[in-house]
Amino acid sequence: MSAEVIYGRELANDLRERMRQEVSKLSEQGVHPNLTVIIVGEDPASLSYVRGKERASQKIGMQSNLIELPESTSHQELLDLVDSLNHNQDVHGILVQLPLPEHINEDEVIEAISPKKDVDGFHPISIGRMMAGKETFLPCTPLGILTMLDEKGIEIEGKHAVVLGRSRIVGKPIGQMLLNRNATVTYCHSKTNQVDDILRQADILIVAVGKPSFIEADQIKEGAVVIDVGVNRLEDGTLTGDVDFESALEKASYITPVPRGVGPMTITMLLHNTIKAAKQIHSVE
Ligand SMILES: Nc1nc(=O)c2c([nH]1)NC[C@@H]1CN(c3ccc(C(=O)N[C@@H](CCC(=O)O)C(=O)O)cc3)C=[N+]21
Repeated sequence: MSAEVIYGRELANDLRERMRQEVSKLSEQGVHPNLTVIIVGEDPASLSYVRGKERASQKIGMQSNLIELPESTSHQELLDLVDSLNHNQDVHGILVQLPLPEHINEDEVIEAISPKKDVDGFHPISIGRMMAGKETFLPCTPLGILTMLDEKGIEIEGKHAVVLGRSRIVGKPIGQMLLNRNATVTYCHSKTNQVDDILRQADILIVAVGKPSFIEADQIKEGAVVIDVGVNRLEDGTLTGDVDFESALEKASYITPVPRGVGPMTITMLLHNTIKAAKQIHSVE
């Protein structure tokens, strides 16, 4: 079998075109969706991601502020900034780029963001609402993955979904969201025994470990749907996923590439969540 490649990049372009129209319609009603991104320090990878977010917002006519703070910013200064953005009527989405420097308590910063503006979906209130199956801001990478599966008409209900990785921003929430869609979900991680036996049972395999070529064809069940969430920058500057794409292509029924797969969908869902926040804050449709 040769898998169908799911290009998130192309789907993202279609969705963003629709969002551009929506932003322009909102603007006519006096609502100007605004995403404010805070970055602390000068990690080149983080800077490149946030610039990507800024570019994407501007392309659909959305206002975006990038606040670049020095590495030396104190925990309290960051909390004060988040608090002022919470109260700023012109700001609808607040994203604090992770990871933060060691001296800043990440959890406290995330909890300081108003759940009404939590477009990342990382606030414990958003997570709790997701766990309860209630309407909320869903984290962008998992939401992007579900959108890709739905777009391809891939059935989720009753399928065995195996999630490799248990991070707070990808692994844990994607498992929960697949469970909410009636998949049977197994989480695997670095301490899992006989992990290959479990991987080979996966109808849907979500790989989010951050290790180049961690998954190869012999770990994949024939006909599985393989979603590669890895974002690994190699020494030569190229970006690669967690799955050995060439070999997996022969085994899977669908597979996402890196780049041009999940990444562009993540940013698209961030734009989606920001539009949703703006509508909710201003009570418009
Ligand atoms: N608070 C917070 N929210 C995040 O959503 C968040 C974060 N922190 N920290 C870092 C990760 C990483 N992340 C990516 C998003 C898009 C691409 C993306 O669009 N990648 C392109 C390629 C970009 C390139 O070539 O550099 C692609 O896969 O085609 C990658 C990585 C969001 N993150």
